[in-house]
Amino acid sequence: MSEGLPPGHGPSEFPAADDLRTTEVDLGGLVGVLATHLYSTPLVAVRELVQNAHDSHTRRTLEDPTTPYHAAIRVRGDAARRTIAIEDTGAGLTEPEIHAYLATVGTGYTRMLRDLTGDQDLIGAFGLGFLSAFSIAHEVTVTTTSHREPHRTHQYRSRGGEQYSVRPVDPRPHPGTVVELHLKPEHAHLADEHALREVLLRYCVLLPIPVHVGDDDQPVNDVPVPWRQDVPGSLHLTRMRFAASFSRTFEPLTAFPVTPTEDRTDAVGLLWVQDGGTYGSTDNRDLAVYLRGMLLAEDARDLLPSWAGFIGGVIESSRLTPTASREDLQRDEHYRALQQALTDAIVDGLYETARLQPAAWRRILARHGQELLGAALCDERLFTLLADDVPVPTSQGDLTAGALRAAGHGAVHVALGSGGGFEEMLYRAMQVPIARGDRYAVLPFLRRYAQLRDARIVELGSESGNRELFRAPEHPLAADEQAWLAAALAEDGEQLLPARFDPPGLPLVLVPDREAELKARIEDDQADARIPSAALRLARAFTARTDGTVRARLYLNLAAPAVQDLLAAYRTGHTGAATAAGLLRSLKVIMAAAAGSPTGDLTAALDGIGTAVAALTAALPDGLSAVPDTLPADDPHQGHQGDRA
Ligand SMILES: Nc1ncnc2c1ncn2[C@@H]1O[C@H](COP(=O)(O)OP(=O)(O)OP(=O)(O)O)[C@@H](O)[C@H]1O
Repeated sequence: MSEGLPPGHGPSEFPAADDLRTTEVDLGGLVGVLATHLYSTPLVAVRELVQNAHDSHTRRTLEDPTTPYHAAIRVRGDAARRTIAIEDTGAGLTEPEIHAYLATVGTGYTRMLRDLTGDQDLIGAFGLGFLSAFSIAHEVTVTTTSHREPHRTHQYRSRGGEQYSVRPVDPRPHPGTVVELHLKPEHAHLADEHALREVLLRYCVLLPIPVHVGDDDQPVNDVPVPWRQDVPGSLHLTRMRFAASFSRTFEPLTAFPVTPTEDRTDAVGLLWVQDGGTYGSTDNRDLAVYLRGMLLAEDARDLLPSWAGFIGGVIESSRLTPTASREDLQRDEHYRALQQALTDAIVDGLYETARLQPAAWRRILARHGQELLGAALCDERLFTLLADDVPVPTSQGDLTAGALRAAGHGAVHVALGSGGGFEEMLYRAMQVPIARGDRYAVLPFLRRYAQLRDARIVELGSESGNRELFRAPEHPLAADEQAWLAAALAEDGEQLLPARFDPPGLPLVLVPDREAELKARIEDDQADARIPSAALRLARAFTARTDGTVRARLYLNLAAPAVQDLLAAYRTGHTGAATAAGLLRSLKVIMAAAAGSPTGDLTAALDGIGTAVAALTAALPDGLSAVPDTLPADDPHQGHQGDRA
C-alpha cells in the first residue's frame, strides 16, 4: 500500500516498509462468513455453480474456437443419496488451475480471461461463487478434465472449504467438470428435481447453452427469448409465451418490449401486465434482472415505478453493477437511468395496447382500474391516455369520468365522505351517480380531470360543494317561521337552513358536518391510545379551529310542495301544522338512520308516525274516521277477521 503514497505526502507517522505486517486471515471464519452470510437463500449456490459451468463453456470456445463439441449443462438431484451434481462439457481445469483458481478464495480465472479478451459473456468476477457450495453441502467434490489435457482427470475434494485434497482419478471420456454436492441434512430438499427444474427455469431462461435437469431431453431454457433477433413466428405470441412461462403467479394480459435507448440504457427485455385481483394498495411488481444471461436480481421491483403494482418483467443489462452476493444492484447512475427508461417503456406499452389490442386494453382497465387511477396521477402521459377510459367507482358502479359527467348534467359529482351516508341517499333520490371520493386516487383524479376537460366538479361534503347543491331560497323566511321550523324539526346541534334543491320530492336532508365529526373523534379520550401523540397534537391543533357546536346542517327544501304546504298550514294556524311537522321530523330521523348518520331518537320517530297517523285520521269527519271492528258476515275478506281480533 505504501507505493501509492508519493514520498513526503503520506501521513508522517506512516510506518516504513520493514515495519509493515500482513493482515492475518482466519480462513475458517472467512469461509464460513462468505458461504453462509453472503447469500440470502441456499438456492444461490446452485445458481453460482451453473454460472461457473456456463463460464467454462465460454472459456473453452474462446481458447479453442475451431474444435466443435456438444455444449451442455446438466443438473441432477439424487434425493436418496442427498446429492446435487452440476455437469458441464466446458474447459475443465488442470491440476495447477485447481490450486490457483478453484481453491484460492478471491481469485478466479474468469475475470482475468474477461480482462484479457473483453468477452462480455463471461459472468464470474469475484472469485467467490464456488465457496457458496459449502453453504448447502458438507462435502464438495469437483472432478475435472481440462480441454488442454483431455487424458488427465483430477478430483478436488473438501469438507467445509478450509482444507482440500486433489488427486488424479480415472480419466473421463471428454473434457469438462462435475461438481457434486453432498447436501447438509437441512438442505436435503434441494435434491428434488421438480424443485430444481422450477428454479433453474428462472435462473437460466436467458442462457444460450442448454441446461437440462436429470435425464430430461428438453432443456429448461428452451423458451424462445422474444428480444433475440432470430425468434421465428409472431412476435406478440412469442412475447406472451415467454411471459406466461416466466410469470409464476399471474397470467399475462399483454406484454410489451423494453428497448435500449442509446443515451440512457442498454437494457433489453420484456414487461407484461399481470392478470389477477389486485387492489389499490397491492404491490405485485415483479422484475428479474439478468446480467450476461444469468439471473442477477430476482426481485428488482424498485426499478419499476411504484404505481406499477401490476407489472412483471425480465430485463438484461450489462451496465448495472451487481453487489458481491450478486443478488442486488448498486444504486448508481445506470440504475437511475434504467428506472426512467422502464417507466417510459410501461407508458409506451400501455399506449400501444390501447391502440392495437382493444380487448386486452378493456381487460386491463377492468382489472386494474383503481391502480391506474393512481398511476395516471403520477405520469402526465398516462393521465392523457387514461383520462377518458379508466373506470371510476361510483354509487352506480364503475363509470368513466365522461359518463359520470354526462349523467351529472355536465358536472362531475364526488362524495368526500367515507361512502354511504346522506350523500348516497340524496344522490339516489336525484338519480345522479356519485363518485366515491374516499377510494384510492378518485378525488385527485377527478379534480385533475375537471381541470383538464373544463368540467364542473361538485365535491359533496365540502362547504363549496354543499353550497352548490343546496341553493339559497328566493325569499328568506320570516324570523318566526324560521324559529318555529327549527323547534319543530331540528335536534340539538342541528342548524336549520332553508334552501332549494333537487329533487322537489325530498323535503329535507340532514348533512353531518364532517369536520365536527373529526373533532369529536379526535377529542375522544380513546383517540389517545390509537393515534401517536405527535399526530394527535397536530390533529387537535387543526380541529381546535372547528366550531364543533354545529354537528349537522338540516337543509329544508323550500322547493318541495310538502314544505310549502307545511308553511302555509303554519301561516294560517291550521291545527294539523304541528302533526305534519312531526311527520317530517320522523322522516328525517329515519332517513338519517338509514344513511348511517343517526340523529334523534329512532324509536320516538317511529312512534311519531303512529301518533301522526292517529291524529290525522282522528281529524276526519264522523263516519269515515272509524275502521269497523268487525266486517259484515258476507264480506269476502272475512278470512282476515281472525287477524284483526
Ligand atoms: N465448472 C467449472 N469449470 C471450469 N472452471 C471452473 C468451474 N468452476 C469454477 N471454476 C474456476 O474456478 C474459479 C473460481 O470460481 P468462483 O465461482 O469462486 O469465482 P468466479 O466464477 O471467478 O467469480 P464469482 O465469484 O463472480 O462467481 C473460476 O474463475 C474458474 O476459473
